[in-house]
Amino acid sequence: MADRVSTVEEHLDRILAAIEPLPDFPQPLMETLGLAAAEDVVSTIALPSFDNSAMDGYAVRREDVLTATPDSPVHLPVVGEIGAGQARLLALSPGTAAKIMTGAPMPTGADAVVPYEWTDRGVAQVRIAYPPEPGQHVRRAGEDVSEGDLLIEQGTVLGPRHLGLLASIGRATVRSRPRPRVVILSTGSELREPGTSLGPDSIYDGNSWLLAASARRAGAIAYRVGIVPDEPRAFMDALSDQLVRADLVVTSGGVSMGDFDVVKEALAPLRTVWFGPVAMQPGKPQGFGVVGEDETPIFTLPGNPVSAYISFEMFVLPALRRLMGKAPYSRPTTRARLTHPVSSPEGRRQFLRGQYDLGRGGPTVSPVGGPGSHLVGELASANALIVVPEDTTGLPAGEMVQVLVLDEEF
Ligand SMILES: Nc1nc2c(c(=O)[nH]1)N[C@H]1C(S)=C(S)[C@@H](COP(=O)(O)OP(=O)(O)OC[C@H]3O[C@@H](n4cnc5c(N)ncnc54)[C@H](O)[C@@H]3O)O[C@H]1N2
Ligand code: MOO
Repeated sequence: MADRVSTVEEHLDRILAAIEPLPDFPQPLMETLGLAAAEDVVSTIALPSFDNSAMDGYAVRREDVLTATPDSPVHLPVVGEIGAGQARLLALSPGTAAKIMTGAPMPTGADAVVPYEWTDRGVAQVRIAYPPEPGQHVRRAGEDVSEGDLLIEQGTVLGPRHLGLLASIGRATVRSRPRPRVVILSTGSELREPGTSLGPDSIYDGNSWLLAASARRAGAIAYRVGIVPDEPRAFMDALSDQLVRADLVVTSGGVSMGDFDVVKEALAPLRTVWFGPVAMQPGKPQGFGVVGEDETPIFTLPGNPVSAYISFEMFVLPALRRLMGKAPYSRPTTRARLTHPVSSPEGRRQFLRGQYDLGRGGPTVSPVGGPGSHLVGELASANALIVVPEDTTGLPAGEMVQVLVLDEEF
């Protein structure tokens, strides 16, 4: 009897319902690059934390130099020198100046900095040719960040600028969820490792590389286990060996109707993994469930390479993002004008490979190659997927279509 067909959304809901974000903990800053903050970060200090100079020059009381002109400069005795990182805080008496370097604390009493360029750079005495504006070249405490400011909201994906800010407010760690550890197994007795020789009936295992790279690109730690033959026992052995280091398992191949569909054969008896068709093309045969004592989520993707890739994009990527606390889970879609007509099977959402171009007259997308789920050459030259709805069997050139732009960070 034929299995009931799930829609793409039903299958995605099934997956997201079974996956919880990984527990968060404080992680060293550099580890969190690309991860989502799992806390609201509130500053415990002000930035700058003290009034300091924005220029190399002289700290002065402005009223002492108001009359300065190039023809009638003001002369002030230089009572000290303050470098950045020098704790010795001076108090500036009226009628004096102190040399000050960029970033050095302003002496009390001083209210402006005269840059070297307006002076003779005098050591014992300085000649000042122009009067500064009030507060000139003084960086005020708290003008950038105040104590108590909410700087980074929970869920923000941390990039270099966030890490710089966190370090600047003295944070050595930030709470975030760990990178999910993803184990990738390719099944198929026809598969060979790249770099080895090929028999007349064998092919290279492209999928474990495609999937491991996709997982890593999504921020996960990918363990590419590689090839497992079409023997349920060998598959189960490999799987149980790997579960100890897996937050999630992805397999490819062995899930359709063949006589050697190892993944289905091995996992169906457990009754913890759902197998069935999803109304999409490529990617119709799918499986998802949990395995092992820890109920580790497992995705059993179809073996055709384009099917495996599109299944990763549609189902595994959202699951990884949920584990990592990143929203939205699914890649956002955009719209573009179709440059050539396309056709599509009825009743299945089709994902055609395309070349997306921002274009001067608005975004366009051109279909790349055919719909065959074995066409890896054309997959590699695509940068987008054209989404053709289930009830649509053809679209003319010029139509606005839904597009998933691949590789973009979101
Ligand atoms: N009678 C039916 N046959 C098939 C159906 C169906 O509904 N009825 N569905 C077809 C569809 S759609 C797909 S997709 C595939 C999925 O099959 P499997 O998941 O069982 O995958 P395999 O049979 O193991 O392999 C399919 C294809 O992909 C190649 N392959 C597998 N693994 C890799 C790898 N790691 N790297 C590169 N290429 C790989 C494999 O050699 C096959 O050519 O089933 C259809 N059949
Ligand atoms: O659905 Mo299969 O994934 O067309 O090739």
